[in-house]
Amino acid sequence: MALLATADACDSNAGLLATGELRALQPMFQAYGQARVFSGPVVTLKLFEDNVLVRELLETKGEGRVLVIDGGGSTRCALVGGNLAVLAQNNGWSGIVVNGCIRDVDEINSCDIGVRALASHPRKSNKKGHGEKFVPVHIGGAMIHDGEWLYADSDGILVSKSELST
Ligand SMILES: O=C([O-])CC(=O)C(=O)O
Repeated sequence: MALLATADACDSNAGLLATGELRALQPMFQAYGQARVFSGPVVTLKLFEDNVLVRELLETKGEGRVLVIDGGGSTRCALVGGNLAVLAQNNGWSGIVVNGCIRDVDEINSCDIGVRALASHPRKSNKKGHGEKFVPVHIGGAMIHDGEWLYADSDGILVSKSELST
């Protein structure tokens, strides 16, 4: 897949930015993982301090998609750790964006995926299985729908209603 620069995409798609078909997330994420540039169709999850559904989805074939987890911005536990990052890598996910925390930072940084999260936290999450799959989420000042496209690089994160051409 050709890599798309988010700054160039903003410059050449001003019309889409104006209509909201293209959105830039607020710059609140830390970057982890080997892939500092990643993109793909979005799969959404909405949950709170419970990562059972995260594992359930990462156990399926990623096929280059990006898992977007709205964890309600909690900074009280981690929703993704080293095991889940390895699972994501091995199942072909291109990245994970977490409105929440991750842990096992050194392990995640050695994985060949891109991960964005608010911060790291050493505690694990609950394991009750609460949450919703494939629902619209609101992260970083932007609505994100399942099936939209996400583009991340060193400058930030864009979400687009449809695939952007490079
Ligand atoms: O299982 C968890 O809660 C997250 C974790 O630590 C891992 O993925 O290694």
